Amino acid sequence: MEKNFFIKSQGLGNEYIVIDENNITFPLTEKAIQKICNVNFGIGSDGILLKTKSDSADIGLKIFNPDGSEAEKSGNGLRIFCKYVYDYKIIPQKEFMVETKGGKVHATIQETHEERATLITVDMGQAIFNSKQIPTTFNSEEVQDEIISIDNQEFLVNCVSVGNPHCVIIKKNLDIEEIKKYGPKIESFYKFPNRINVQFAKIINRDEVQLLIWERGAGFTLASGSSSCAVASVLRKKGLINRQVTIKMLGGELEIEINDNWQIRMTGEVRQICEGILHEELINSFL
Ligand SMILES: N[C@H](CCC[C@H](N)C(=O)O)C(=O)O
Repeated sequence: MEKNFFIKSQGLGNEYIVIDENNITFPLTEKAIQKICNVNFGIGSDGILLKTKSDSADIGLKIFNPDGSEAEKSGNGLRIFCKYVYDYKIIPQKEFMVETKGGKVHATIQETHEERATLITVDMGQAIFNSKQIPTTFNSEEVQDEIISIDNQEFLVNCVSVGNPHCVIIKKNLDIEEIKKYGPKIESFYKFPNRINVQFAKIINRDEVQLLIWERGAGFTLASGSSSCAVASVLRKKGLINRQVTIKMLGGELEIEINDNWQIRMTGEVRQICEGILHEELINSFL
């Protein structure tokens, strides 16, 4: 494969660039990530997926947000990466393990239609509700219906980790302007030492939830796999939804299943957008 080869794909409008750490001619620094993800000076993306070696799984994956920070988990990112691994015959089988910073996950390529979307299932690991492990600095054992106040606006928050940290706020109605105003402030609230992903969730019924998302290190995105897993876990824990639920986001929907010991299964589509070579004039702009 040519040096600095990349692909770009999207999972429900949440887009990622995939590159191979053994095939780039530059160090993937924070500045490189920010430039490549910038829509004006680079390709534009909600993040970078870096293929790495793994001693404990079939393949390794590092996940980077557009601000240069590294994420422990990404649901759409994992589905995009697994499609890439299968389509480019890096792993011949349709089931394999991927090592991420937030733990090892099992992926299954469900359906592949030439020139159409690929349906992929990822076992995303276990939801963790312990407040210290998320991490948060709340004193309570778990962060369930805790009140935080931001600019004299109070929010009832429920926090969970699915490898990466999430703050779920249940709403009667969803307002994009509201999450764009308060999302960044909640993301960086002082009780979240590693920052946090933020979701406003509206329960349609026990089988259907609508979401708006403000992602840690990425901002407002059209969809988020780990956010979908986090919201489903929180609402299931409250007994408000069934164990299988459809999560509806602006970019599309995901099927989430939560089993009795909080293991989470996520299924959804991925489509490739393009492939190409990072030009030396882009690379020289961040060296
Ligand atoms: N911004 C997230 C990672 C990407 C999550 C999202 N794109 C997904 O599909 O799960 C974080 O810093 O934890």
